[in-house]
Amino acid sequence: MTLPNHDFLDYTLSKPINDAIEQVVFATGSAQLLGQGIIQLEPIAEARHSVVLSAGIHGNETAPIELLNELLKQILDGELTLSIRLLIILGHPEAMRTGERFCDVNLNRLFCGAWRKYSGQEVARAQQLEHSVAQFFEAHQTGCKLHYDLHTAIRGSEYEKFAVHPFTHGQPYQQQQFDFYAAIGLEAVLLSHQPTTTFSYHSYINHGAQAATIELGQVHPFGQNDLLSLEKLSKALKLLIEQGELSCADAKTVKLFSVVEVLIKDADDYRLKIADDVKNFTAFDAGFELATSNVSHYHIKQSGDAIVFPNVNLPVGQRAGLVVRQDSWETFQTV
Ligand SMILES: O=C(O)CCC(=O)N[C@@H](CCC(=O)O)C(=O)O
Ligand SMILES: [Zn+2]
Repeated sequence: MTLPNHDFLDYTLSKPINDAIEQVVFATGSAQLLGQGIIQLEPIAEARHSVVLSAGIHGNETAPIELLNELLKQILDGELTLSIRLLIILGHPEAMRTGERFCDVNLNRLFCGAWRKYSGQEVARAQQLEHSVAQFFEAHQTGCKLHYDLHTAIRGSEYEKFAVHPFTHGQPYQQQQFDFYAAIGLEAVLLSHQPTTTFSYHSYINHGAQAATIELGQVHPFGQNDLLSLEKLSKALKLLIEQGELSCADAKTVKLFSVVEVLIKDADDYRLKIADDVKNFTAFDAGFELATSNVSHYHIKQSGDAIVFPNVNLPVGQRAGLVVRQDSWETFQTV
């Protein structure tokens, strides 16, 4: 594979058909193109962990795409030593080209086999990503399986950087993961309260990976991101790539929230009674009617409950937002 300037993003965007399986050898390992925007790196040294880093599952969420492209370039240039197995995924090249969140259907609702219930160009992509992740984790031998799916949000946010932690079905939370959230500069973490069909939950439930969706600020077009604001994440990923170490800081500096309600758009006239510029984590008083349609009304149950990811510009049946409630670290148990 020739990868001019080791610029995988440019290669992916400029070559719509680039599914040939070819190999690139670099100082500390080799890289194999598995499909458009999907590249697997194997170190020469014994691998410390198997790590999936994905971005651009929504095509317009460009900051983490640029970050992963830069890290990959540094590995291929020999500036970073590879000590882990690494699968880098630029999730939705076609939507990245058009600068859209998605083309036909939201790719991040199609995992865990949910693509079977949909049609559109994302269906094949979800299958391909599931297949790539499966073959990657099935060959895992030592250390941890990790998957960080990197996003940026449509709206501004009271807490700009935050994680959505997958529902664990009662399995213990790993302290290491929450310490990592603090180290990469996250200000909040949301604990999901039920299964979803997102990419990170897919890796958690089907491959036993420690996984999370990581939100890294607001969406901007390519070239307009302030990558300096991702410095802590960049540093932590370099440490993971080079030493196989998960950075840690005091998890208690991160605000802890639980999801108390998933708002579903249940009719065409479903609306949220908030302004378009209301930020993620805006809190409401008990009794406030947050959502209404001809078939339902949702009132805030407890003062302080807040909205995250409000969005009604989607088909009936899909998630129109999360209602979250702040939790205390005192009662939170990890191993
Ligand atoms: O800003 C928004 O409304 C959406 C940002 C985004 O794409 N978030 C992810 C979160 C996935 C998860 O819940 O783990 C999504 O909606 O797919
Ligand atoms: Zn996203």
